Amino acid sequence: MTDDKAMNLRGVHVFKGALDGAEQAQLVDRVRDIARAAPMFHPETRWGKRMSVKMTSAGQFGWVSDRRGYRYEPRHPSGVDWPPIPAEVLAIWERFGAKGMEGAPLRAPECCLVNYYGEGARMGLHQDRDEADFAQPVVSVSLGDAGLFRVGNIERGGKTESLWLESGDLLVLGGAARLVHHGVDRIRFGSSELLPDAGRINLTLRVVS
Ligand SMILES: O=C(O)CCC(=O)C(=O)O
Ligand SMILES: [Fe+2]
Repeated sequence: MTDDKAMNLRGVHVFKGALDGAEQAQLVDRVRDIARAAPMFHPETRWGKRMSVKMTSAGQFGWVSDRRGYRYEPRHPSGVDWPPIPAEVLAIWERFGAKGMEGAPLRAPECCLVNYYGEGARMGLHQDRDEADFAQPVVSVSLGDAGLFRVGNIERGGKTESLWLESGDLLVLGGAARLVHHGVDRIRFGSSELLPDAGRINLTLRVVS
């Protein structure tokens, strides 16, 4: 892990190439372990529309969405516990989480949300605001195909800026940028050879309670 290439996009800390190929491959194995214990699913929105991204989680809480709306839940929709957050993922939090803190001590992450973007999947502009403690950062890991990440403002609307996130890039939403709007417009399907069936995996680590 390296923070050699630190950049800042509207307060969002971006670490290009933070994970080398071996670290990325190891994380993909850990994601497979998570998906074996807690299978990926296409969440539905409150309005009955299926999200294009597939998801699962590790940790004490997982993020779910269905007709009742979106929220953190202590169990997978099937009723099984979410598997623990892998040690390799916790190490990333320990190393990079503090970059998004302004003084307060870094707590342990309680959720590792796993998003899988297949061909054509995207994620609309949103804020990560279902967590109780906004002093704690969100740390995001990109694996596989490149994704066009858009960053807006704390308030809705206004100008945005975009950046291609590639496999091994890390991002920290913290401090003044913790509640910035962000989303993924599209992925360059097949641009990476990390995943045998292509697509993009994104991990986000969050303190929930
Ligand atoms: O896939 C990404 O890079 C961002 C994911 C995201 O914003 C989220 O899961 O809340
Ligand atoms: Fe988000």
